Amino acid sequence: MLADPSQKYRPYTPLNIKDRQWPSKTFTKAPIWLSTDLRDGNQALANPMTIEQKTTFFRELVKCGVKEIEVAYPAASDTDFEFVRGLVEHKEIPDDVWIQVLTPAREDLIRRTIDSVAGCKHAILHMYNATSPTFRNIVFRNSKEQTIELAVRHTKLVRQLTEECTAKYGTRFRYEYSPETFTQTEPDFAVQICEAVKAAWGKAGPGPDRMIFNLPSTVEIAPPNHYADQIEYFCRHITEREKIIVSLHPHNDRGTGIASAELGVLAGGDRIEGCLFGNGERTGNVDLVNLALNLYTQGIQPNLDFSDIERVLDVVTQCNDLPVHPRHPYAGELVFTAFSGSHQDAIKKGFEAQKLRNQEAAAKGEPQYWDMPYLPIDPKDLGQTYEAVIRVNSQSGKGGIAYLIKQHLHLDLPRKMQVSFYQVVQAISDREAREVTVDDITTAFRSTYHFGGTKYQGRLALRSFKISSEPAPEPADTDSTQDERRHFDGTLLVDGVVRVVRGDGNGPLSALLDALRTHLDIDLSIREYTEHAINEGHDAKAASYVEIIPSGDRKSGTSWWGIGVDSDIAGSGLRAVLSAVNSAIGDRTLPELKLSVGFNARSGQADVASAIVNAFGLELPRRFQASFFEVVQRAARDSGGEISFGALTDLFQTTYGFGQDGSSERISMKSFKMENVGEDNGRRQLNGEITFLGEKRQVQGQGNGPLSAVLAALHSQVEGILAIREYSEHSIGEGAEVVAASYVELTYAVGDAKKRSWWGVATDTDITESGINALLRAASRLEVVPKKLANGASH
Ligand SMILES: CC(=O)SCCNC(=O)CCNC(=O)[C@H](O)C(C)(C)COP(=O)(O)OP(=O)(O)OC[C@H]1O[C@@H](n2cnc3c(N)ncnc32)[C@H](O)[C@@H]1OP(=O)(O)O
Ligand SMILES: CC(C)C(=O)C(=O)O
Repeated sequence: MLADPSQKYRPYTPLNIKDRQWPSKTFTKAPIWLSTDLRDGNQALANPMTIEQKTTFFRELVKCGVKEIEVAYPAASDTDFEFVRGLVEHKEIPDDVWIQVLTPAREDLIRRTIDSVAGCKHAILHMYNATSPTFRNIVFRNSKEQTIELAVRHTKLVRQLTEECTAKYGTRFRYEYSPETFTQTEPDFAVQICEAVKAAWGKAGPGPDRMIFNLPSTVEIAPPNHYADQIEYFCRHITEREKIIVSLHPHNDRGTGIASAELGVLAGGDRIEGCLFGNGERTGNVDLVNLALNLYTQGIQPNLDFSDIERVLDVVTQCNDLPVHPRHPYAGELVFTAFSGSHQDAIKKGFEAQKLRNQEAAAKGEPQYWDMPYLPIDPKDLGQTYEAVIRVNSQSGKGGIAYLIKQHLHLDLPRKMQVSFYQVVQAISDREAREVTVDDITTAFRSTYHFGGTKYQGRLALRSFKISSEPAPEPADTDSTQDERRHFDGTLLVDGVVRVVRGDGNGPLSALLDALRTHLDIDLSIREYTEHAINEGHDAKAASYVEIIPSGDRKSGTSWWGIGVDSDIAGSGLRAVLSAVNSAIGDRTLPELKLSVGFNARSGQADVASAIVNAFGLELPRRFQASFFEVVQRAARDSGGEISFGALTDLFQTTYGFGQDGSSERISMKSFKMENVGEDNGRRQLNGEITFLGEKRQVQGQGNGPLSAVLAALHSQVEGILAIREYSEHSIGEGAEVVAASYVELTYAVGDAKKRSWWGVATDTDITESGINALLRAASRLEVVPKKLANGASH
């Protein structure tokens, strides 16, 4: 480059308009749009479009709502000529659309151009000749007068030929004249030649008869304010302004095509010629999408529809065989994307604030204005989704990551958890040295917090739980309130093994932490807890977040966050605690289930229950646990206070006959049939053969369900009253291997004897059979009294 460019390049000569008006004007409506994609755009392509591509493009322009379309330079090639003929002959042109065709001021080319549109409903005949000193002197070697004469002579020819065409084919014409290289033409000469052309056309009138003067910045040579001055000068000096549409045709050589067009409109321009996404000669024609959407974001209807900008992009890039830059205004792949932390944070806050603002505005019936940091337009209006808005790399911050988690997992992370998870994503981003995808982020979230199904399950997982409460002991200080104590009874999977755990606390979460302390030596406390709802109505769920710390160290620098989602608020909190605990324990070894049960420990009953789950898959109901625990305690007392795992499971089997052949029981079912009786009221009748104290008996009984039918059958054989106090069931295993486990607590009252009760348990592939067997096993062990026969003998 030169040290002194002034020795090579001359500055533009400013126009001295002292009272220029355009700087204080504002936009109030959209200009008339003309797309010249199929002419100026097409002529600038290394491979001009085929007829098929031009047709596709034309249809897309119509879809976008463009009403004036320059379709060709028909004299240039057979392809262009045939394309125009095809549009006319195949009736492709909607009635409200004007096609425009360009011709130089040459008789043969004007004739061919008019031939191309003959028969169409509306056409704008566009003729041009260059008017600037450079072109007059170098290209045409014409004086000013000769330049005017060329334009006038050919305008008259255009008038004559278009009138003939109208007479013959009914085609209605308008005339557009371009003093090509307008911006390099002396302003008064531009007015002078246009006045001469207007006179030669002789038909300019107001309204629909207005002729078009198109004032191109064929090559941008000055800043946009200069173009605006040139347009204002032209508009103020051309006579019969009301009979003229002033059209602007900016190119983009200085990169200010958009600004030129906008200032040109303020200066008086009525119409803009341009191309979608700025295709066109050299640096392109002004971008119509950009201009239209600039208006749209000012609240002005542009009369062009880019609601599906992706579709428009696809058509245009395929037809032009040119890419659109990823940073292209409104349409580029990256324009609704924020990578940097502070932008993401602002956008996230913007969306949150907007939600509230919109709710308030909707309640008041006011417009819901868009006011979003860094996003001048709502991507949704262009058919874009918000997903693309925030993308994550090493420049991103917590806000953006939290936004993505909210969008994809519907979780509104508390601020401190955002900071914590941000470190996780940063580590991935630094390690991988690439953009971190949404998938990377959600997967990292799931595995960090053991969230979202068995795939991400941690070492501890909640299987089932029950929270119960009882009033705390009366406080000594009578002014204090009396809180309720909570009990947590649950089953956890601990390293794949089911463990029954119990704990107490002021609330469900502290009761769970107490259970973990007691059974697994995990001593942690909660420092922060928050929750929110996800969805509403039937689909409503609770999301809970906890921060846990080592117990007794409230100021701990180390903490772990956890998340839980459940339809039940207590469940979501408990899951959140376990999620955090999983991070806290890492791969630390956890105490195994004790195989030798001591009876001074508070954990005894749960440990016994855990042993039964692990041995047989049986999740004993709580009262059954307590009942068996008494049995175990008695047995252990006899063996010096300790009982081994093997002895414990043997004791369970012998006590309840579980896993043993039922035929040795006092009462067992040999065969039965269970039938529905009555109409759809669930009433059942049992007909069966039982073995009762070694004898086979035919029995019959009716009840409201299978078990009450069995009870009725037993009552035909037994003195006194048998009744079911508790019944529960669950499945063991999965798929084809699944079996039902049933638990029945049966009470027996006979004569004056104290009412007794016993538990029965059985498993079977058939749930009715497992229930009946559990009941009969309980009855067998209750030592029922057979009914006296009429002769005084027992049955
Ligand atoms: C700024 C713009 O975008 S203007 C539009 C530009 N678009 C195109 O040129 C695409 C289509 N053009 C073509 O296919 C050809 O140029 C044609 C068919 C129009 C003419 O082709 P040719 O007759 O071979 O001429 P050529 O391409 O060399 O054009 C230069 C001639 O046209 C003349 N000319 C250029 N512009 C104009 C005009 N607006 N009015 C009259 N004559 C003109 C030149 O003075 C030159 O004449 P000369 O040969 O007597 O010196
Ligand atoms: C024909 C004219 C309008 C043109 O395309 C230009 O000057 O860029």
